[in-house]
Amino acid sequence: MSGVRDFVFQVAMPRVVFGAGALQHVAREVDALGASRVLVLSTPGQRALGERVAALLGGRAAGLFARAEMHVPVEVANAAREAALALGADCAVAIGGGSTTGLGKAIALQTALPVIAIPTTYAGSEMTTMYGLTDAGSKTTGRDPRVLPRCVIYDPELSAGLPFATTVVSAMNAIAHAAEGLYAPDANPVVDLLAEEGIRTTASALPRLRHDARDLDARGDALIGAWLCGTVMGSITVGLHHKLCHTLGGTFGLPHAEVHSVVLPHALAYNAPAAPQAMTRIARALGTPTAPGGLFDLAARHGAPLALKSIGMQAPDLDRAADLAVKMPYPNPRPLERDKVRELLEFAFEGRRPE
Ligand SMILES: NC(=O)C1=CN([C@@H]2O[C@H](COP(=O)(O)OP(=O)(O)OC[C@H]3O[C@@H](n4cnc5c(N)ncnc54)[C@H](OP(=O)(O)O)[C@@H]3O)[C@@H](O)[C@H]2O)C=CC1
Ligand SMILES: O=C(O)/C=C\C(=O)CC(=O)O
Repeated sequence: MSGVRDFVFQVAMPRVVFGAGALQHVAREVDALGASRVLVLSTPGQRALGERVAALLGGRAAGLFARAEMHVPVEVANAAREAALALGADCAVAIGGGSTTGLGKAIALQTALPVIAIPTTYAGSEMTTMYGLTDAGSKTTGRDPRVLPRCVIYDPELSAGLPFATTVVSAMNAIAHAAEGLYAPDANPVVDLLAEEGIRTTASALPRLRHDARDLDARGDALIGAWLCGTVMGSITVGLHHKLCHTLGGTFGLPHAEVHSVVLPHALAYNAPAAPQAMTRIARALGTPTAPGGLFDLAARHGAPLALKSIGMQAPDLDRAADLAVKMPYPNPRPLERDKVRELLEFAFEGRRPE
């Protein structure tokens, strides 16, 4: 356990409605917000889920905007905001993964429209005041209390059909939030507890979901893990790992959760000498000798991609990625050395197991 130390802890938490079948409460939650004209958001692929929400809302459903995309392109955010204004919406319900939650946040950022998030992956965005927007291939992120959803409905039944390959990388995305929370400059003993338990709960769901992707208890644990890990990220300052992933996703178009999954063991190997206590906690949560090796093995065991070259990264882009990762200063336990970050990226590119 941590010793006594001075710290500040601040976390804004949405109201949470949790349970198998909890989706049925969506109309009640809209009413609780005093709203009556809802814009439902989804990706094109999850349109059927959006339609299901609209049916549950009945006369409260003002429209469905099924054009959410990863990394929230500004054109899509603008179109969604215009749709909300044109329909006179007084609430948005975002059902789907982090891409859809992110679209709800982008609308809220400019209109303060209350958002109800119904997550179906483990990205954890529903628990943070962070938002991201991509304009002409450049991704900016920020924090604003207006984007935090007012209510989150966690319904394990909704992710029962999430493919196992997506489940694994999304779980690694969640674990990344907690891992960086453990060595953040604004970490504290409460964050440590949330983070360690978040990693343990998330990782422990994976073998059960590999055995049976429709195991609702395991789906529920994975959502609780995402909740804990997202809460950690919502209350701390992220470091090298998230900065690298934002560069690789935003500038080079690599898929978000897969990038997190590949880079995490290597980012932790980079930071390990400067953050031994964080590594001990991560390894303890995983039940493995080391944190970087344990995470690499977790991903490998469950069939996740292990190399940046296998998810679309091109070798000539490694130098630019290293330049971008060290361009702006940000807190990180180990000082950022361009050549060492380049080496980290090379290892991740090749998919080498970290020592
Ligand atoms: N601001 C924050 O705090 C955070 C933001 N993010 C952001 O979130 C985005 C990534 O989120 P992520 O969840 O990984 O990506 P997506 O929302 O794109 O979802 C990932 C994959 O899961 C599929 N999927 C989602 N729900 C279901 C379902 N019910 N059944 C079957 N398949 C499903 C999606 O399919 P389909 O394409 O059909 O929807 C997609 O293929 C990024 O833009 C990232 O920046 C991530 C973490 C935190
Ligand atoms: O793009 C955003 O919405 C901002 C943050 C994240 O994507 C967090 C992450 O890297 O998982």
